[in-house]
Amino acid sequence: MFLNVSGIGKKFGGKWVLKDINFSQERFRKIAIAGETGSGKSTLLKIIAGLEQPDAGIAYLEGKKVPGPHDTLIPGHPGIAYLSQHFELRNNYRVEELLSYANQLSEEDANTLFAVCRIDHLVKRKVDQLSGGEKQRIALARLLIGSPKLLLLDEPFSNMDPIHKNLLKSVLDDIGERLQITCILTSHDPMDTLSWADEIIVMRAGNVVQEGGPPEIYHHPVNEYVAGLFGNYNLLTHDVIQHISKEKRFTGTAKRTFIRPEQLELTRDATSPITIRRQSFQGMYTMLELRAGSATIIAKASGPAFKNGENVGVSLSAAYQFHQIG
Ligand SMILES: Nc1ncnc2c1ncn2[C@@H]1O[C@H](COP(=O)(O)OP(=O)(O)OP(=O)(O)O)[C@@H](O)[C@H]1O
Repeated sequence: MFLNVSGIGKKFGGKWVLKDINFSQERFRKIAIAGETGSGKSTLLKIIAGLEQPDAGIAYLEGKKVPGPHDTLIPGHPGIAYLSQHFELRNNYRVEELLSYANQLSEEDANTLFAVCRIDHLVKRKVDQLSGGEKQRIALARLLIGSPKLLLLDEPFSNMDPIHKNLLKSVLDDIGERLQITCILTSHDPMDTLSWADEIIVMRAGNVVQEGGPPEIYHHPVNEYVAGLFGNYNLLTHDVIQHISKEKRFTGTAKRTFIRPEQLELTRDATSPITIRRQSFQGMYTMLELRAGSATIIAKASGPAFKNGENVGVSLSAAYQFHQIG
């Protein structure tokens, strides 16, 4: 196994902020660690990088223990690069000075690295002439000069507009494909991770609450915390479900049925007791709030908008797979 995280625990001020974290990563498999602020993502990443001492457990890279800062003179691991969300670049330097170590690379490798990080056009600039996103790509390039095997990125998408997020996603894809570097990143906005990750680890209060591929996590969250991290959802009672499901595949249970808004299909139906209460235009689609007796249903419409107060028939899309949350 490329990376093996085994029983990692961490205490701050007598309180466990990470509790028995276990997971493994195959080479080139992209892992995202998602979770609300304070759930322990950064601390876990720093422990994997060998920059924070764990109070329990061990991380192994290619079968060898990653030493913590108490075990070595110079904290960190030569095969692991860690980009903090609070990285710093010295202001009065030119980019080419910051990247002077790149001279150790062949010209071809240095050019590939600069192209992958989309910084070819920036090398003559001074650091204070760069935007936040450009600085981040320089910081990334500086780390990658050392040819790490594993790259750890803490909140790389925070404070970024959608255009720069997409640019960074392409850079990360190229880092994996062209530079053959395995990557783990954290995000408190898990929507950023769905399109990038092969696997998502969801954390809450120092625990892993769910681990799986993006479709699994998105469509089959284990609880409301995971459901809510990844966008809007409905939790519908048995009565409402019986009404909107034409098939009788739902059995009576205290649990509620989990449905993402886009898994519901709407039709104009004057005989339906369900009405449109509110709607908000989101560009690619319109988000609708429906009234079904005392229940509220959230749905999406991409075609022509309905009118508020209009009666609509609601049914489950053909692809919907039954999922309940307690
Ligand atoms: N050096 C420290 N001393 C004391 N407590 C700390 C320290 N570092 C982190 N913590 C606490 O440990 C918990 C986990 O913090 P951590 O930064 O790992 O969470 P996070 O999920 O990365 O949050 P964010 O998304 O805000 O970065 C928090 O309660 C935090 O206050």
